[in-house]
Amino acid sequence: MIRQGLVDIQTIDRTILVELKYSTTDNFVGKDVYGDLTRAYLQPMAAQKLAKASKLLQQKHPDFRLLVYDATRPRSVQWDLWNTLGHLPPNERGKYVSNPRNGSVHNYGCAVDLTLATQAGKPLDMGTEFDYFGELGHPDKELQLLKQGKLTQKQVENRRLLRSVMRTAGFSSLKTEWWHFNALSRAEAKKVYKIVE
Ligand SMILES: C[C@@H](N)C(=O)N[C@H](C)C(=O)O
Ligand SMILES: [Zn+2]
Repeated sequence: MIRQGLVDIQTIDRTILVELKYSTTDNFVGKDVYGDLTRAYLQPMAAQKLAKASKLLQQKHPDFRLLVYDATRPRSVQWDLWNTLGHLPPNERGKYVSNPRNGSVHNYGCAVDLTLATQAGKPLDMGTEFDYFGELGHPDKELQLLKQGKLTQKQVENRRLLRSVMRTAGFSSLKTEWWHFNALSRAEAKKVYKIVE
């Protein structure tokens, strides 16, 4: 990773918490698919944006922290994730895991999966776990889910706070995953960076 110019985000901002879910068995694959990869790397531009989001968060809520679940993800692992959702219809599968043939923004080191947590590392309630692949995890369905009583006001507020600091710092969000943010679009990332294979 370092040879490709990526940086360990905790060397840029030591207050950012990291728990790489794919480096544990607590993920939707049910296996550690990261092996030796135990730290969160990003392109320097994306790491700077993340540090900005972390600062904005702590200005608003000194006791809260960003808790990173995933950052740069090699394309070889993208295949593991893609193959695990092989039972889903193609359009559903592509909503939740990018097709490795095209590459995910994570494979370029320009995307991050994260939540908000207390200083002690306890995640705030976002209404679903990380990698919940269904409508309850969709930001574009939040108002409807709130009206239906499927999400609480607090859960929606926590998601909004996460989106607010990430967007102000220069990230864009997805309609289908509250935890995923892009520092660049895939087309932009492809012009500038090489995929981490
Ligand atoms: C698998 C999930 N954590 C994720 O990052 N999905 C996006 C869409 C991706 O694979 O690029
Ligand atoms: Zn993601």
